[in-house]
Amino acid sequence: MTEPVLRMLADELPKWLPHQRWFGGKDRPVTEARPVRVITLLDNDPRLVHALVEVVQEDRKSVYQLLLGSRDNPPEYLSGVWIDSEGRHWYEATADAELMTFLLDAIAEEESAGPIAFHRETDVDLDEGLRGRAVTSEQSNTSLIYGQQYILKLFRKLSAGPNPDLQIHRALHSVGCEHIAQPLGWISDDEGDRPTLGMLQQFLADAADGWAMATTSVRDLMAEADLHADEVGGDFAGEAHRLGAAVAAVHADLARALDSRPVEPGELDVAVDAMHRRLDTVLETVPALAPQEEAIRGVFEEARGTADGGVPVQHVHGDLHLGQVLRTVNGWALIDFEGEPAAPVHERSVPRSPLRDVAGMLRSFDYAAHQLLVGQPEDHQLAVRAREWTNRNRGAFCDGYAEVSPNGDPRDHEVLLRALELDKAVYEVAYEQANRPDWLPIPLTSIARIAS
Ligand SMILES: Nc1ncnc2c1ncn2[C@@H]1O[C@H](COP(=O)(O)OP(=O)(O)O)[C@@H](O)[C@H]1O
Ligand SMILES: O=P(O)(O)O[C@H]1O[C@H](CO)[C@@H](O[C@H]2O[C@H](CO)[C@@H](O)[C@H](O)[C@H]2O)[C@H](O)[C@H]1O
Repeated sequence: MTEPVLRMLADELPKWLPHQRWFGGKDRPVTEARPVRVITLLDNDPRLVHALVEVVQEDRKSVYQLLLGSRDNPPEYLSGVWIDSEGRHWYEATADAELMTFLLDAIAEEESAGPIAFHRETDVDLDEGLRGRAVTSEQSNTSLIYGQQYILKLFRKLSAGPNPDLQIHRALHSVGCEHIAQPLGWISDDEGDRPTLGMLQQFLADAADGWAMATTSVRDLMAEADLHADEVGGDFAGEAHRLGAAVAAVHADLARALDSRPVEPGELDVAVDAMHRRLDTVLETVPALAPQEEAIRGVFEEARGTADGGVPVQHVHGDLHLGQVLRTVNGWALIDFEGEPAAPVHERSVPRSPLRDVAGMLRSFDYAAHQLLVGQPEDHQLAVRAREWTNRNRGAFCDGYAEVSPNGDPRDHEVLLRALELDKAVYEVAYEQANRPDWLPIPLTSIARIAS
């Protein structure tokens, strides 16, 4: 079965990949998709195939993971997206909830298929035979939910070595961190770059994500034109305060579990140089950022001068925003420790300032407040409300953080924090341009405000 599948993938993927939400290379065309390895996981009816595909985009090459399914009599909703040279219909297997049972059961039984190895954490028992439904929210990867118990994330763009999301979850669990979902197992590839293919975790059922909660609060405020943020029913400041405390607790656990050391001489210079380089790259693809270039570089340079050694560097979350935090009945949990999907993995795991995560979350409050205004005619009153909501919740978050963090109040490092926020906003400009061009005005407007 391998040959026809290989040919089909090479033909079909260059057209199909750019339309997938999880495809991380939307900034340039796909010149070629080379299937580099195909392994049959189930060889009857249904069939399940694991494929690694090298995607070539001008001078960039990345490897993506795909799962393909095929059935003799597929239900209508699974009708083939591709047909191989033998006339067999194949589809994106993560849409087939029944077929995805295979992955959970393979982890439970610690099976292997050639170089693909399925692992279960020690002392964990797993229920088998559950169907795996794909999460429908926007994702950089693909996650499957099994009953109300487990969630399996299949990494799409693979990076060499253990995935930071898995490593960090395991490290945090080992020190008893209360603000993460329990790691339950993983899928590894023991060939080539030895990437992590998937990660199984406890599913936090009934949790609400921070983005949904925050944007509901903003909507409540916008609907009550004559009330202030602290007067409307959906005020978020209490939650923002608890969230700040939870992020500080996770930072303390990360420092304990992995590393923490003072900033070395010249280290801040390296960080500032990286900010400039990122700006260079983003300016090439988003000319609308050019009018802000000088002001942005000025803020970066100010941070260089602070020689801010007050906050030790350590492992951090790396891409913290309101969509990465879940409110459970027991408090806030942080998810997705993979870092920024677009950054090279070796950059993501070097020790960095925890203020980066604080800056990420502060940016997110800004996003939540302003996304309702995108594409709307300018309304002074709503703009004032949005600013009021942002300031109230950013302040509450920092208060909560300061109460728990051994590093004190993030606002004491105002200059560095401002540069980190701007750097994040520059990243967001590239992210929005590639994924949601309608939302580009959100980071662009913020940049104008922060840099002025
Ligand atoms: N442990 C969990 N319990 C419940 N829902 C989760 C859990 N982990 C992730 N999710 C949900 O799955 C979505 C995608 O997860 P995430 O780790 O952010 O994936 P990605 O790396 O693809 O962005 C999240 O937005 C969240 O709604
Ligand atoms: O897919 P990930 O969750 O790993 O992160 C990427 O996608 C995020 C959007 O889903 C993006 O976050 C940006 O938009 C959020 C609102 O949707 C906002 O809360 C964040 O502050 C903003 O950065 C994230 O940057 C990107 O890496």
